[in-house]
Amino acid sequence: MAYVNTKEILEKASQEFYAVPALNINNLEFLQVIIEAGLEERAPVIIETSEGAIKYAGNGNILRGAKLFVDMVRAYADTIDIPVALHLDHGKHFEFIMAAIKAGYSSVMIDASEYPFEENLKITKKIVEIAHSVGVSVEAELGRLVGIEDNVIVEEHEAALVDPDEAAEFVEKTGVDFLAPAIGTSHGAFKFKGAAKLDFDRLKKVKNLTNKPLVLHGASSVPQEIVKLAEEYGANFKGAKGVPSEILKEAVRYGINKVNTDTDLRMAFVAGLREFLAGNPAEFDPRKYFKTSKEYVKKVIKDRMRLLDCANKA
Ligand SMILES: O=C(CO)COP(=O)(O)O
Ligand SMILES: O=C[C@H](O)COP(=O)(O)O
Ligand SMILES: [Zn+2]
Ligand SMILES: [Zn+2]
Repeated sequence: MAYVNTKEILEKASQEFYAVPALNINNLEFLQVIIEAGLEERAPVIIETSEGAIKYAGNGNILRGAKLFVDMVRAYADTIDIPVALHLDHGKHFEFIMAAIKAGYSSVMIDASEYPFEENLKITKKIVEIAHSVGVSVEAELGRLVGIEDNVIVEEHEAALVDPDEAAEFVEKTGVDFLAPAIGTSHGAFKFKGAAKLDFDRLKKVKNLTNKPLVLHGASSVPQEIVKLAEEYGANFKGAKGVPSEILKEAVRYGINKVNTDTDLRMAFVAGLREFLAGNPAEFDPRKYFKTSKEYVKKVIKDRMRLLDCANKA
């Protein structure tokens, strides 16, 4: 009933100036809490899986993994009344992209950002043709994800960030539905060596020139209370640092509509797991020992939905 094309969710977000978190999953438990958070906040939901997640779910069989995710997500989406989309994150191999399309994903990302501009454009255009012919929307990436260090935009970093004029040409020639411009974030739990800083001038130009929904990768904020809690129970996350909430909010103001989030969910889950196991050494039922993990992940998601202003938009 409410399984939708990702484009639908993001075009509305772009027109109304809010963003939707795109949340990575590898298993059932994360899906359950994402759906609960979406329902409780009345927020549209974007679930995404990496190529690694598909391989993991299918135990090595790509099409089996992709189908499992579609079945699992649709089993929830089809019985609720908020929009839910399933997206392939960082599709780099034709095989994974085709498997996702064939299995019934709502959208795919073609990430050919490591290739020179013309090559990226050519590869992306091809995928857009295939995906659009069966009603699947497409995300692409321009520039490479690197952190901006110590408040200074060093030359080599600048070269890795998106070129706004290229972005306009790219969107026009490929027909891509949403674009991930590199503006200074990076993946994982260790994002900035100095102060967190994104290139908002670049972001504003990309939005003006493309007028498309835009995607921020590497957007986890790595909440320090979660880091602290996990470390209290034995984790070592020394130096973990994310994109502060205020900066995420500012990014939304300048045109970001999809906020890719994986690290924060993983961190919250493991903090809860460590805490629960430390306090319940005799427990061995996964439905019980995932309880605190699921609570913490859900809280992170609900907070993020409110921060990005997609709560009450479903
Ligand atoms: O960009 C991401 C998935 O595509 C996730 O980024 P984080 O590592 O910041 O969560
Ligand atoms: O962007 C990367 C996501 O965090 C997925 O990472 P993964 O390849 O470990 O599943
Ligand atoms: Zn990439
Ligand atoms: Zn990413």
